[in-house]
Amino acid sequence: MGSLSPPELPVIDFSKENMKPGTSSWLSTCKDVMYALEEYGCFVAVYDKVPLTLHNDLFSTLKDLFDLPIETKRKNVSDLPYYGYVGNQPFIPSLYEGMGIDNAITLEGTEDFADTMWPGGNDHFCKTVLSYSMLVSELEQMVVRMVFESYGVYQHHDSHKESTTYLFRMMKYRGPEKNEANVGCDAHTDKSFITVLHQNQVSGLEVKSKDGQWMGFKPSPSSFIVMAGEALLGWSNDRINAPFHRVVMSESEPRYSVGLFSFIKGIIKVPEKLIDEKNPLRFKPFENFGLLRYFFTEEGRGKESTIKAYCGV
Ligand SMILES: O=C(O)CCC(=O)C(=O)O
Ligand SMILES: [Fe+2]
Repeated sequence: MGSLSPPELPVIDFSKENMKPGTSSWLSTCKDVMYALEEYGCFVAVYDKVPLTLHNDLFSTLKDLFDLPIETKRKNVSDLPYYGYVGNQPFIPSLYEGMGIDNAITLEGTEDFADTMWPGGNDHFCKTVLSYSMLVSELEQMVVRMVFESYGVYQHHDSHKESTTYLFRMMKYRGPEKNEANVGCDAHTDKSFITVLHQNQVSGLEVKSKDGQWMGFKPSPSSFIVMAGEALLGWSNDRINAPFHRVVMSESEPRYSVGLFSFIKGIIKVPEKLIDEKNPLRFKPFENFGLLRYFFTEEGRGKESTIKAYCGV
C-alpha cells in the first residue's frame, strides 16, 4: 500500500483557447471550478493573459514602492480597515508590510495612490498596476460568472457585477533574521467575495484543507491563486468554503505578492434558489464592508467564523 501523500491545491487551466461561455471547455472548467471552490475554497488558475514583461514590471515597481521611506508609506490611509498601509506595528508579524489601492481598476484609483507616494505621481507605476489589475479582474469575473451559471442564478449576475469594487493590495515579506519568527501573515480567512493572489518566485503561502492539512504552493508567473472570501461563503449559503491561509517565510529573499480583492457594495442576499429544506437559510442579508469592519472589532477578531458571528441565522 502506498503512503498517503499530502493534499495539493487543484490546478485549473484558464488559458485554453476558445474558453467562451457556452463552449464545452467553458462548461467543463465550470465543473472543476465549482468542485474546487466547494471542497477547497481555492484553486490555482493557470492564466496566460498577463504577459511576462508585465509580471516583471509589476514586481520591480513594487520593490521601488516598498523602498520608499516609512513616513511616505504611512500616507496610504483609508476609512476602511486593511485598505491602507499596514506594517511595523504591534500585533502584526514584523516581516509584513502592505499597502492598498481602492478602486484599483480605474485610472483615478491608481493615480490617487501614486500622487500620495511620489511628488508629481508616477506614470509607469499607474500604467503597470492598472493593466495588471484589469487583466486579473477579467479572471475574477470569469470565475464569478461560472459560479452564478452553475448555481442557476445567472439572472442576478449583472447587478452583482455592477456592485463589485476592487481593492488591490501589495505586500512585502522580508526574510526572517536568525532566531526571528518566520510567520509572515497569521492564519486567517478573507472577508472579500473573491481574492486573486499572485507573487514573485519566493514561496511561503499555505492554504488549509478542510481536514486541517496545510498545502503549499509553488509560484510561477502564470499561476494565480483564486480564493473564496467569507462574503462568497455567505452568499452561497455555506456551499463554498473560505479557507484559512497564512504566509510562512523560509527563505531570506523578500517575498512580494499582490492581491486583487473583490468586495460587493450594498446588501448581499442569499439567492432564493440556494435555499431549500436541505439547505435552510444560514445567513441574514449582510453588508460586505460591514463584515470587514466587524472582523476588525475586538469581538469579531476572535471568532472562528466571522460571517457566522456577524449575520448567521
Ligand atoms: O501574500 C499572500 O500571498 C497572502 C496575503 C493574504 O492572505 C491577504 O492579504 O489576505
Ligand atoms: Fe488573505
